Amino acid sequence: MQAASVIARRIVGLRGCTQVRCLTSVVKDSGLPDFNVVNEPLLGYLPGSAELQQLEAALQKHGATVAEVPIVIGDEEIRTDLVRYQPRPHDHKNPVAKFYHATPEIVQKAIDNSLSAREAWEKVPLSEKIDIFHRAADMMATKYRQDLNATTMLGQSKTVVQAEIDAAAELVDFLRFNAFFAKELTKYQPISEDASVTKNSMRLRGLEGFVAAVSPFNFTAIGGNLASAPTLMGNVVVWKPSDTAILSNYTAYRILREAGIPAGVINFVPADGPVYGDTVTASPELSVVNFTGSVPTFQHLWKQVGNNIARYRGFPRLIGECGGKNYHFVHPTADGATVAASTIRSAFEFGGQKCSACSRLYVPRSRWDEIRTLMLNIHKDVKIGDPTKKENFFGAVIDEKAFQRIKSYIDHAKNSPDLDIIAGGGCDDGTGYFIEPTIVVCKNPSDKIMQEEIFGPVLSVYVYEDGQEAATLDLIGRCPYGLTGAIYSQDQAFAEFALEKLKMTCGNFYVNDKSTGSIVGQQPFGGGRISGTNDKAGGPHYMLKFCSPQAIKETFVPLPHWKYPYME
Ligand SMILES: NC(=O)c1ccc[n+]([C@@H]2O[C@H](COP(=O)([O-])OP(=O)(O)OC[C@H]3O[C@@H](n4cnc5c(N)ncnc54)[C@H](O)[C@@H]3O)[C@@H](O)[C@H]2O)c1
Ligand SMILES: N[C@@H](CCC=O)C(=O)O
Repeated sequence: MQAASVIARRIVGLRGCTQVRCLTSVVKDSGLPDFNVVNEPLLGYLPGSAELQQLEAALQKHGATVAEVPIVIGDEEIRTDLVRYQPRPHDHKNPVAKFYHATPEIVQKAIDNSLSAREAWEKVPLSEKIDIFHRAADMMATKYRQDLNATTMLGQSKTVVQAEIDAAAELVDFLRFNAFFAKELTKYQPISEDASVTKNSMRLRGLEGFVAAVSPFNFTAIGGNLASAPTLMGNVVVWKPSDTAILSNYTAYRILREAGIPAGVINFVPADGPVYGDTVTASPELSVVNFTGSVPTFQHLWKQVGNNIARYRGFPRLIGECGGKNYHFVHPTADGATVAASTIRSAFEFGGQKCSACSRLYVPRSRWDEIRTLMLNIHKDVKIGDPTKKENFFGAVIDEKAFQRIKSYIDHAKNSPDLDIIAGGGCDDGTGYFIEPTIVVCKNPSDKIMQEEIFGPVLSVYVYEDGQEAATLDLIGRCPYGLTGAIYSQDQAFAEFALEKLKMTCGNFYVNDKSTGSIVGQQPFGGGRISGTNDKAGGPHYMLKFCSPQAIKETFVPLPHWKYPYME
């Protein structure tokens, strides 16, 4: 046995090295404690509850002033002449924040500053980084929970339940689960067949360069996650938040800093999109584009990286989670009440401004009268208005541009003989950007209203003929998006058939449940096709995107012979 292993070692080319005895203790992140993780519980905000009182106080505090939000590079706060305001979407003459756009020079300064912080941060043991993440999560779950909720409600027009699942629970979950998954990743070590002869190990290094994190308006948690997750693996980040989520994102940023993220590791850089995008993609030090937002913006960034590919130090990684055209498919055996209630929730919560919102519903003719009646009964009770008032189901859409875009689809429905608006259709931007929850029945399932992302409170319905279930699943699959989808069926065999047939149509598939509401660690999130690179934020593989593993082989036995045994 021993002779065979000696021969094998000589064949693979073992070189002697007796001076160094096992680097593993250096490579291994010593002192990394084991721990488990659970989701942050959602609070109820029932009348008289402590959390409701705290929320009301926070709403009053953040609603009483126009917050002033600087650009932050290292420890320096910067204010430029490019003054901008973040309006309340539901009261657009009343801003919640004043902020400043960075110039290209300032974006470059943020890149340079981050790079100067990189080496020291990369060397900080993972155990200490995890401590910072746990501290930040605990602060967000307690002391600052209502600041995150209130700034999200006022600035992004979310109701309390929508703010709570996003700015409080999901953000806390991202921090805790990323820490957990990072720790789990270090547990894998490669095989060492005989560790007294050869010891193999793997270490997870941060990437050289900087990460450009670009976040959307619709989830405070996504901004916090895009900016923080890469730092856990030793990266430095230049974060461009969305103009329409400045205040909540700045609140999250301040908490991360207070918890211990050092100056320069995340620089907070509000900027005009193209100014920021042109500058970061022109930098030879770009290591990752960590993007969530619309398809056209991500395609644009991808093209810029492609055009600049020869100038980079390495190959920048491109992570993009983009839009969706998410479906609910109803089988003739479905539970009608569940279909109606969950479709209304999925399509209209937060005004349909979730990437996962249901925007196309397929119903068999035999069930349409019933489901239509159930949905219209709910619809008449759905109120919209100031999201801080508990009677309102959703607030305003985010800004003037979104209002005009969504309205153009409703105008299209009003003008098309193939489309029939059966509920809603009203749009009013007098005080806030309000759009009624709108339900459109489509004779033509290929109409643009059933194919394009609208990102607003518009639900399109196609009534298919009974017996045409399989053909309708094919129809669903012809959409260019692939984010989320749901089927409603009490027929198990059909559910299994649909699961296969719809396999490539979405990254998050639901059975008898709505297409929204993924939870970190439970339904890792992301889609394929033009919906994105499907890196599954909130899942176990996400952190791998932000590290460059190094495999180390150490050998403890000398190689005195250069000839292979068969040559002798
Ligand atoms: N798949 C997901 O996980 C997910 C989650 C949330 C939102 N989304 C999608 O995000 C979109 C809504 O968000 P949005 O309206 O903020 O998207 P958006 O594409 O308009 O903006 C996203 C971010 O990109 C920035 N940006 C714009 N042009 C840029 C450029 N040239 N270079 C660099 N950055 C630029 C914006 O300022 C913003 O910060 C929807 O399409 C929605 O489906 C997807
Ligand atoms: N996690 C969210 C999707 C975020 C997109 O906007 C959901 O599943 O509802």
